Amino acid sequence: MTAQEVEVDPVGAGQPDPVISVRDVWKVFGPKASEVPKSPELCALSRRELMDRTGCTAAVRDVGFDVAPGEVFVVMGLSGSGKSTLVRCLTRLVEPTSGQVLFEGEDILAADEKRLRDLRRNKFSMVFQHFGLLPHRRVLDNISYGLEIRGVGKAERAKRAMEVVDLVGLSGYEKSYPDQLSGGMQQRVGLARALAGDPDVLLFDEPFSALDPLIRRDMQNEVVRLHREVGKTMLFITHDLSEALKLGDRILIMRDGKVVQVGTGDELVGAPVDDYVRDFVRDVPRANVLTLKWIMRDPRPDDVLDGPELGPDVVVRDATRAVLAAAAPVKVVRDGELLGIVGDEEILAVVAGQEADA
Ligand SMILES: Nc1ncnc2c1ncn2[C@@H]1O[C@H](COP(=O)(O)OP(=O)(O)OP(=O)(O)O)[C@@H](O)[C@H]1O
Repeated sequence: MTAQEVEVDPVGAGQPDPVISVRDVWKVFGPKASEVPKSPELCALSRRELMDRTGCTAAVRDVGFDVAPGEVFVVMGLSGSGKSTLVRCLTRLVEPTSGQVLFEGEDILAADEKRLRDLRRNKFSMVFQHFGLLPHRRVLDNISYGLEIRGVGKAERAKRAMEVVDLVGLSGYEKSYPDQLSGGMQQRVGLARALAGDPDVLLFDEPFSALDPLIRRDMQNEVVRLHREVGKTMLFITHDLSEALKLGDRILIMRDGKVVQVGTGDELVGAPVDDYVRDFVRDVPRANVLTLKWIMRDPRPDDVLDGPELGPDVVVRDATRAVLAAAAPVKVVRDGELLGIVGDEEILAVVAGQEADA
């Protein structure tokens, strides 16, 4: 393998057992919806053609992915690509037409009503764009509402609610009513409410889309911080690439109900599978996303190999100073093995945004 042929791990390889495992999931709305996934002929049609032929909308088409424990997995796509329907299929708020959804190995589609209720209450929590707060309840009571439904005692509820109030930066607002809070603060209440039940998985459906850009950035930072502190598995839906890149360990790009590509941010930017993804990532500041493994090259006979060493996963932006300051190219090394080298030329090409077209 040359330095330029970057090895991309297959999805989930070398990972612990997934928390969520989705296979061949379809959601078709319309008459005789269940016939569509069974028919290779209908499956081959575009969404539009399927609609014209059968009157059905294939919101989610043959989608599969795994989410690892503690991972932030982002589903990204434009409006109508099927993100919301997909995430709702995971907890059967929308009933999938066909396929398999496993949660910690358990077949969700086989769960009865009681088990499903139990899973929704105890294992998953959802944060929506519209906060869905109860207007006549104070912040603390909104946060503990889910625990109340579960039958948790008053003292225990209050204690848990206070813990998450601190966690999401709402201290001092415990007694406020939702309409006394800004949008960002209301979404913090939504976050706290989701965290209060100590779920295994947090599902976010475009939670920050309605917030203005500065508040939105604050809330994204909040999610990054929370994830660092509580380490929950998170599945996050967004139509915003920069949000996806900021939050996601891996990102699934959806288009017309289908998966286009799943990968880490640097894989999407470094090796887009098609023009659609390439267009999507075109304006991403590459130096902030690409890592050294994407820009290193094989040493040439005349290269001096006594430069400093850096790992292949160091982000270009973070390596820039070290590379430019070094007299010899930086050696990209993993476990003592020289993978390639990076010199001023490679760094400057990315920083200047030229290397993609070179
Ligand atoms: N209940 C329904 N009945 C019929 N069609 C539906 C239904 N729900 C969703 N759809 C269709 O399925 C497709 C995917 O919708 P979905 O809301 O999942 O997309 P999305 O990516 O979440 O978009 P947005 O960000 O605008 O919500 C759309 O064409 C939508 O019109």
